Amino acid sequence: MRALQEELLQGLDALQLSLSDAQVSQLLDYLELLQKWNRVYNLTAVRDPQEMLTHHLLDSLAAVPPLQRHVQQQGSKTLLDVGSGGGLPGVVFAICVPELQVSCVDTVGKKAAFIQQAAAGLRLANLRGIHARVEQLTDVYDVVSSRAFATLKDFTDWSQQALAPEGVWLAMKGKEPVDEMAALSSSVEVFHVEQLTVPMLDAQRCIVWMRKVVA
Ligand SMILES: C[S@@+](CC[C@H](N)C(=O)[O-])C[C@H]1O[C@@H](n2cnc3c(N)ncnc32)[C@H](O)[C@@H]1O
Repeated sequence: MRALQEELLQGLDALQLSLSDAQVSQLLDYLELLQKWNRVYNLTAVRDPQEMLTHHLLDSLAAVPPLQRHVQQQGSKTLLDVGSGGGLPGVVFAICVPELQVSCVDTVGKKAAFIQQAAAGLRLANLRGIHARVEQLTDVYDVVSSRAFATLKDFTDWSQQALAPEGVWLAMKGKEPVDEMAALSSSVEVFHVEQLTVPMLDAQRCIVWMRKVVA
């Protein structure tokens, strides 16, 4: 665990992400919970703790500075993470951006139950798990995020009723998904593609920021 902590701190440094000791502890405790419950809940195919740190934790943390900037500029208060699985990036966002109320929705009951368990175990009053299909949700959110979920078209089509009129979609993607962007419905526009650098991971990553087109 000590080695993981060192690497996490190095990663946060590289991202210029300043977190409190309590937040760093919550991130490490979350990693431990993921490892512990992965066998039971089948939360992720990644089993190796080292790989979980780079491929899941640091990968999700790379999106935190852009999210913080957005929240500060727009005063966003709520975020929905769609197809959150074991809580990526939703749990990481809840830890690092405590002013946001984060809801993680997943169709698989045991994954939503894990999020509830993580919220209690990590004492995150701003996190909840919802067991549902995103298409069924009736509340609206300021930010709707996803990672490794679906094409941009399916993501935005299925979650459009859950996005507040002035809200934004934050889709975490690998290489800039040019074909997926071209296939979006005409009611959705991409307003920014933001390149990300993930520490200790040699891979292309970006955020596709989208919003509803005002008719
Ligand atoms: C490949 S996993 C990605 C998990 C996580 N976001 C990550 O990056 O590791 C996709 C998740 O989406 C969930 N899912 C699929 N269709 C969904 C829907 N319509 N509404 C909510 N969740 C859905 C699946 O159960 C699965 O947990």
